Amino acid sequence: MEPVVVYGISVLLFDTVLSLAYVTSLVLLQSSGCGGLSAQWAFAGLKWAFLQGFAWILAGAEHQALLSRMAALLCLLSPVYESLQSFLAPPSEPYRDPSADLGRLLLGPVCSVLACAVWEMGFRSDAKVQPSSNKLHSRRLLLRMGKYFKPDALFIIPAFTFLILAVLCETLIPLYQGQVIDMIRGEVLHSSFFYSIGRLALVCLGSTLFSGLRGGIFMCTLARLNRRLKHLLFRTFLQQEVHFFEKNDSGVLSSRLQRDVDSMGRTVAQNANAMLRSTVKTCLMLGVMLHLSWELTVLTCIEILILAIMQNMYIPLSRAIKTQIQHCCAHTESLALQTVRWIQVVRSFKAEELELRRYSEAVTRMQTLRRRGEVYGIVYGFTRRMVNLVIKLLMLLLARRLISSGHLTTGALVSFFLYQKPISRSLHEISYSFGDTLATVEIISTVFGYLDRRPECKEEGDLAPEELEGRILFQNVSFSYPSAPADEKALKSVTMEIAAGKMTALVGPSGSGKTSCLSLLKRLYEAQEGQILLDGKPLHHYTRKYLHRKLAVVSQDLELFSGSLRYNIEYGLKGCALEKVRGAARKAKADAYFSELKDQYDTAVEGGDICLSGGLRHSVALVRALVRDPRVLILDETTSKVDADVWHAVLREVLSGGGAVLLVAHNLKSVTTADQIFFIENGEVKEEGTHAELMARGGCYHHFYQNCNVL
Ligand SMILES: Nc1ncnc2c1ncn2[C@@H]1O[C@H](COP(=O)(O)OP(=O)(O)OP(=O)(O)O)[C@@H](O)[C@H]1O
Repeated sequence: MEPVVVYGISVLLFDTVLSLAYVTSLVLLQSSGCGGLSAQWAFAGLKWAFLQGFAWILAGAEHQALLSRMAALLCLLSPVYESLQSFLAPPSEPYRDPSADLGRLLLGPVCSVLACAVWEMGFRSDAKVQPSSNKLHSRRLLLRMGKYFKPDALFIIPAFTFLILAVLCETLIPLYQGQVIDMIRGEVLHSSFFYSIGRLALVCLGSTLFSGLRGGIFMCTLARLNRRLKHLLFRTFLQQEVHFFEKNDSGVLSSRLQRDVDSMGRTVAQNANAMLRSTVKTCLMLGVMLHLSWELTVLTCIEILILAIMQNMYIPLSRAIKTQIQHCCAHTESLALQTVRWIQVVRSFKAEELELRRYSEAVTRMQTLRRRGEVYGIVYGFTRRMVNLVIKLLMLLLARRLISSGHLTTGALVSFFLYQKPISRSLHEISYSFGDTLATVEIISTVFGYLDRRPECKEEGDLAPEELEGRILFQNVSFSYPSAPADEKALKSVTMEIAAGKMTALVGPSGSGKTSCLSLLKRLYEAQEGQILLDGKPLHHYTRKYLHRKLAVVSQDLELFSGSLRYNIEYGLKGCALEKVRGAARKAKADAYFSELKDQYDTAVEGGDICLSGGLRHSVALVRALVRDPRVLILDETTSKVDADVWHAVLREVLSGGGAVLLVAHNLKSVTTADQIFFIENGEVKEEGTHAELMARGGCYHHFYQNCNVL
C-alpha cells in the first residue's frame, strides 16, 4: 500500500477519535447551552491544530502538503456546512444549533476523503507529473503574463465585478425556480407568488445583463492585450541580429507572432475568467445544494469524482495531440510559404512535384493527428454520458424515497437538478481551464523567450557628426559567420583602406569573402577580431540611423517592398520631400522613365500596378542610395544588370562630392577604371593596386583577370 494512503487513513482514524470525543462533549455542552456555531468553529480550530501536529509527526516532508490539505478539509467541512445551514434557513424555520448527530459527523470525513480524492487524482495530477521546477516556472510565467494585463486594470476591475454579480444571479435562478414551482399549487398568497416571480425575473435579467457586460469588457481587454503583445514581439524581432533570422525560419516566426500571441492571450484571459467564474459559482451552488439535500449532493460528488478521473486521463492525451497539431501547422505553413517565396528556384529545378509531395505529406500528417484527437474526444464524450445516465437513475430512485418520506419537496428536487448540470460543468471548466492554461505555458514560454532575447550585437553608439569624409579602414579584421564553426574564417586578418573621393574595387573568386566585407560594413554581423574605422572612429560608435544614411548600399538581392515607387525610394527616411526623390532620380538619369509611369512616383510596384525589370529595379535601388546623400556608396554586383549611363551618372555624383565608392564586381571590365583594387582570396587580401599595376605584377589578379576574360 502507498505510504500516503497509510498516512491518510491514520489521520482519518485520529479525526474520528476526535470527532467522537466532540460528539460526547456536545451532548454535555448542549445541555448547558454552549453548543452553538461558535463552539463548532472553535472545535474545528483545535482539531486542525491536533491533526496538523499529528501529520507532522507521522509523515515526511513530501507528504506534508497533501495531509495538510486533508486536515483542513476535515476541519472545515462540518462548520462550513452548519454555517451555511444557519445562513440559508428560512425565517419560518430558524436554524437550531448543530445536533449531536453521530451519522452526520461521520459523513464529514467521508465527504472530505471524497473531495481529497477528486482533487488529488482528478485535478492535481498535472502538477504531480511536472517536476517542481517546472511548476515554479509555469507559475512565474503565468504571473508575468498577468503583468501584461496591468495597463487594462481599469477594464479588468469592472469586468470581474460584473462577473461576480452575474454568477450570483445565475446561482439564485434555480433556487427561485424551485420555490416558484412549490408555490404553483396555489396554497400561498397571490402577492407572495408574484413577489417570487418578480424576484426570479429580476435575477434572470441581472444574470443576462451582467454576463453581457462582462463578456464585452473582457473581449475589449483581450484585443488591447493582443495588440500590445504583437507590437512588443515584432519590435523585439526587428532588433535581433541577422543570425537570428538565419537560425529561425521566417514562417515559424510569423506563426509565433500571429498564432501564438493570439492563442496565449485568449487562453490565459479566457481561462482566468472561466476559473474565477466557475470557482465562485461552484462554492455558491455547493452550499445551496447541501442545503437542499445532502444525500443527493454526495451522489453528485461521486459522479464528479468519476468524471474527474476520466478527464484526468483524457486531458494529457488531448493536450499532447494539440501541441503536435500546432507544430505540424507551423511546419506546413512554413513549407507553403517557402515554396511560394522561392517559386522561381522551385520552377528552375522542376521541383514542383517534390514540393507538392512534401506539402501533401505535412497536410496528411496534420489530418491524421486531428482525426486521432477527434476519436479521443468521441470516446471520452460517450463514456461521460454513460456515467451521467447511471448516476441520474440512482438519483431519481433516491429522490423518490426522500420525497415520499417528506425530506424533500418537488420544487427543491427541481432546483437540485437545475444545479446539478451547472456544477459539474463548472468543475469541468475549472479543471479544463487549469489544464489548458498549463498547456499554453509552453507557448507563453516560447513567446517570452523571444521577448527576453537580447540581440547579440554591440550596442549602438551616439556619434552622428555633421561632416563626414567617408574614409574606411579595415584593421586586421577576422570574421567567421555565427552559423559556421569558429575556425572556418570568412575573413582572415583583412587590412585595407577605402579612400574618400576614390573608387575602390573588391575583386576575387566566388566565396573569397567580398560580400562578408560588405556585411561587416553594413553591421549585419560583428567581426570577432580587429576593427573597422570610419573617419578614424570604430563603426559601432556611430548611431545606426546615421550609418545607414551615410553608407548607402546597393546589394545583389534587390528587394522592393509592396507600396509606391516613392515609398521604395525614400524607404526608411522620414519626411523626405518628393522634390528630393525626383532630384536623386534625375541625377541617376531615371526620372524620365519614372515620370512616364501612370501615377509617376505613386505607381505601385512589387505586386502592384507594374512589374519592374531587373535593370529598373537596380535603378530604383541606386536612386534609393542617392536620395540619402551618402558619403560612401557600396555597390555589390550591380554593374551587369544596370544601364551603363545610370551607373556612371551615379558614380560621378558620389565621387564628385568627395565621397567614396566601394564596388564588388564579377564583371572585371567595370573595375579596370577603379582607383584602387583589392584582390581577395580565401578571406585574405592577396594583392592591392590599380588595374595596370596589378596586371604588370603578373600575380593572382593577373591570372584571375585572364581566366575571367577567357570565360
Ligand atoms: N550566411 C553565411 N553563413 C555561413 N557561411 C557563409 C555565409 N555567407 C557566406 N558564407 C561563407 O563565407 C565565405 C565567404 O563568402 P562571401 O559570400 O563573403 O564570398 P563572396 O566573395 O562574396 O562570394 P560571391 O562572389 O560568390 O558572392 C564562403 O566560404 C561562404 O561559404
